[in-house]
Amino acid sequence: MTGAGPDLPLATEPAAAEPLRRGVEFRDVWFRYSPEHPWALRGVSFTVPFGATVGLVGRNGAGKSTVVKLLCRFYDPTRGAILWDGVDLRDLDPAELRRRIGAVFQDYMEYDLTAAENIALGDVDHRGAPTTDAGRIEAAARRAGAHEAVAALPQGYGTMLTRMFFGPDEGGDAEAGVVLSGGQWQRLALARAVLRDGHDLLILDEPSSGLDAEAEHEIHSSLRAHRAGRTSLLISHRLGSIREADLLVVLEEGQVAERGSHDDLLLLGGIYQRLFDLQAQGYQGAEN
Ligand SMILES: Nc1ncnc2c1ncn2[C@@H]1O[C@H](COP(=O)(O)OP(=O)(O)OP(=O)(O)O)[C@@H](O)[C@H]1O
Repeated sequence: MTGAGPDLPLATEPAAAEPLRRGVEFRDVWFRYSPEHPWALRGVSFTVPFGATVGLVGRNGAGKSTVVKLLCRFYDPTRGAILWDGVDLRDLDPAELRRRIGAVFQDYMEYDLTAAENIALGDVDHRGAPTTDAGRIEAAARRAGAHEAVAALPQGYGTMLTRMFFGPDEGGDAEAGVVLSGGQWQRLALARAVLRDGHDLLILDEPSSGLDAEAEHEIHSSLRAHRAGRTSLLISHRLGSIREADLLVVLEEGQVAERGSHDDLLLLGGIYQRLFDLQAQGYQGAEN
């Protein structure tokens, strides 16, 4: 992951971020973006055990992305602590912590770089220089299900990507850059996370739109293969795609409202069950 967070107080003698062995724990975490803002997280506690996949679920604004931002240490908890194998994240070097994390963020892309460079950002050396190993970049793209989308661009992996939108008469000019669809961006972002092979924790914060059902299915299948045996935290608005997580944590207004497996939560008959039923009806409606 690139992109430093806001200035955070650094430990005077930060501990080394060791490879994850036991898990990451949120312990009674309270957080607000500033003293003027309401609490975005209110006493959140849960653990992502080593080797397990945890899915975060909840309505818009429930606090899911905030959990991810704190985990990557873009912010520190206002109260409570986040522990990496028992060590407070505040005692670790943030750059080292982030090297242990492979994250795919909502709308997180670098523009005005080529497709290959965008993927290469997943693997930067200690000076921050991205890898130039084309073979590894392509292998990561294949594993993320992104290779075909990239190969189909006007100049393949060398295609410049831009956020500019062209008017209907101007067309897309391959020299000036190509605008990708939401689904294509997401495949690239996933390839970037896959490239960081040594990461200890995979975080996927999925946008609520941009993927059609087929693309979503493909991405989740490649991801499932990739994350086998890895520790993962997944956020998806489509409950069907994260139902197989070992543990689902349901956030509601900044608090953990429910937790358990998909089957447990359906039996519980609470928020998760209502959200799941609503989405199931939506899909049926779309098919009819
Ligand atoms: N940078 C910010 N500054 C101030 N408030 C913020 C900021 N980012 C999020 N919030 C607020 O924090 C709360 C939690 O937002 P968050 O983005 O974590 O929810 P979410 O569950 O990820 O939502 P969504 O499903 O819409 O992505 C919301 O009330 C939101 O308005």
